[in-house]
Amino acid sequence: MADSQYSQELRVAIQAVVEASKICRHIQSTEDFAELSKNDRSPVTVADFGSQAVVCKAIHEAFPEDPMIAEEDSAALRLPDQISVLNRVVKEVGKVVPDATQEQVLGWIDQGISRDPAPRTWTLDPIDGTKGFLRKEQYAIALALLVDGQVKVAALACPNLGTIESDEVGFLFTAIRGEGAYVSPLSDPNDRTRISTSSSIFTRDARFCESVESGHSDHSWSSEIAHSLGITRDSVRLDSQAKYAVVARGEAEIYLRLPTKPGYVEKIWDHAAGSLVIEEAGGTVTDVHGHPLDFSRGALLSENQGIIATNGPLHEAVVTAVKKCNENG
Ligand SMILES: Nc1ncnc2c1ncn2[C@@H]1O[C@H](COP(=O)(O)OS(=O)(=O)O)[C@@H](OP(=O)(O)O)[C@H]1O
Ligand SMILES: [Mg+2]
Ligand SMILES: [Mg+2]
Ligand SMILES: [Mg+2]
Repeated sequence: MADSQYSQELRVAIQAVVEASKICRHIQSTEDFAELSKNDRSPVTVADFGSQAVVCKAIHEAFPEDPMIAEEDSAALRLPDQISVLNRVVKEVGKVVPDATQEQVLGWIDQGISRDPAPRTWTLDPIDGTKGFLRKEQYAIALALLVDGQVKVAALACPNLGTIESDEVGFLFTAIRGEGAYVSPLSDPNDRTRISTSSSIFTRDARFCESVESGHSDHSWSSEIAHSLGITRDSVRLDSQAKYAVVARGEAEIYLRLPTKPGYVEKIWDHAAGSLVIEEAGGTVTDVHGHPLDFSRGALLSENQGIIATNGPLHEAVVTAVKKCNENG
């Protein structure tokens, strides 16, 4: 890997998400997820906590001054009736950090509770697509570094993502702003291949992807948009930022995330890593109004609504179609 301003950050980030992937894969293989329900009724598992612990530990040790904005916190694990879940998290983390104690694991998880904007900050989704993880489908471990509100470094591990060409399963997508986007097998992160988005300029041939859960992205609105663009094929529904990855490596042209209810504000950890990977692969990412994503506001994309990510050449046409459908609907 050539040395650049952020090469040390990328090295640490890669090692951290690879270790987290090992924990997630092992827990998924046991089929015992110790699932809890959060206040918003979304699921969280022993793997989300374990992944957050190891990634926060690695980032904090390498860059002790940098805050971390991560999805989870340890509050539920500190409840006396959740002691068995906590013990399981400690056991799973212990497989990659031998002799980790309960207090250490809780402390590492809580290194991710920053929420305020800072000139330099990391953001982590320890498992993006927890519902996909529970279904044994797609999920991602998404880590990014923001500097002055811009995503500069991304490491996006997709442990269940395959390819058409080979039997390999599990890929790592990485990017440093201005230096391109790369994919490697999770089993060999140094074996990097540069990726680029599809060069297609015809909307009618576009392949588009969206969330599996209709609560996360409006499926009937997206099919209206697809229809107005002349797209005849069905959308590909997959969980997590794996959607950004498939657009980045040229297997789809469009990722639509259309608000399902007024008032939901997207979280930065759901988009930071994926959006840089697409941009560095030649694509474009905006919100549904065509505005750039504003990562400078802390944990929330409070200035944005929904997401439109494309290969690049199709972006304007897709934004226009979304606007038209919005006006007519
Ligand atoms: N209402 C609403 N609208 C939009 N987004 C929401 C909403 N509620 C939750 N979330 C976030 O969706 C994240 C998962 O998104 P996905 O695209 O992977 O969804 S899906 O699993 O494919 O259905 C999910 O991330 P994880 O919690 O990391 O899985 C949430 O942050
Ligand atoms: Mg969640
Ligand atoms: Mg998420
Ligand atoms: Mg998550």
